[in-house]
Amino acid sequence: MRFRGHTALTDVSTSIPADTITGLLGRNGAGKTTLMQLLTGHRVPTTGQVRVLGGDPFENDAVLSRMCFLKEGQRYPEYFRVCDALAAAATLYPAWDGDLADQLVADFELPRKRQIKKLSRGMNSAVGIVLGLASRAPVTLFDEPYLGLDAVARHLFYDRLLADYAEHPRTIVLSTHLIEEISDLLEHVLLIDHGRVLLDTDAESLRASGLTVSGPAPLVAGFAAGQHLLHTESMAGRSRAVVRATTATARQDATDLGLTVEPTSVQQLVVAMSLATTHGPSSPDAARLALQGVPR
Ligand SMILES: Nc1ncnc2c1ncn2[C@@H]1O[C@H](COP(=O)(O)OP(=O)(O)OP(=O)(O)O)[C@@H](O)[C@H]1O
Repeated sequence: MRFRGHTALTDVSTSIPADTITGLLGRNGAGKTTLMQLLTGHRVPTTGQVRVLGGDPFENDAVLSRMCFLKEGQRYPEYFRVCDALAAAATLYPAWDGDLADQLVADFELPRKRQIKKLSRGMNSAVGIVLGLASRAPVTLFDEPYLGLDAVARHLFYDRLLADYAEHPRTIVLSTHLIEEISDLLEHVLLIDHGRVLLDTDAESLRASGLTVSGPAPLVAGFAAGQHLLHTESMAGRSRAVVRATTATARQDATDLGLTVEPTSVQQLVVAMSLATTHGPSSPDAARLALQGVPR
């Protein structure tokens, strides 16, 4: 996808697995919104193809009627009250569940009769979340759905999303910067960096593959040489390295070498990977940020 002189996405060759919750991650300007716009037929790729539910989504009612896309800062007609948005959504989405919508409106304490333009920022986001979940669309995309949403409301969203998804599995794509909060929800992770796919994997193996090892520098270097090294820092003959394990026995191998092994969160891996592509695995920024939160 090119915009005049700027290439927003390139060589993005991926499939989003059906009936999973996929996290679309990446730094500001990485290309997440652009990818969602392509998936939902809001843009046409400059080159390449997009297929959703078996068809090209662009101006394709058969596909678009089975999709719901909630954008960051979603806009509604000027005069719309919360109840008007709910009524419109009920006619728009074939699988709309009015009972679920009512329950969510109560959960988020949304005033039905108030105009949406008069809602607070967080309440506005909550309206989008209600529409996205109650649409029960086979493919639902949330682009940073929580602008202004407080921590309680965000956790309410995660809770209701998981509960409803368990009963009605569907394909959900969620772009977010709050990786730590949602990492347990995710089944698949697509990390975009500077318009390219940096990581496209199931979340379970990603969670299992993150390791931070420390010990004598030569031993750490020897171990890391056989892994995907994301970051390393050394001081006084000792090193710590953040790696993505490339073998099933990596954790045991590191322990057998006498190295200290600590778990590494999805967020730490994503930060380390994103920074390593820009600055290399030994940059001070990658060091500081990748190791944030790792106990010493
Ligand atoms: N209409 C446009 N014209 C020119 N450039 C654009 C246009 N839309 C997006 N871009 C550029 O494409 C790149 C990707 O933007 P995009 O909005 O997809 O990023 P993002 O990953 O969603 O970022 P963020 O996390 O900050 O929302 C950015 O460099 C952006 O400036």
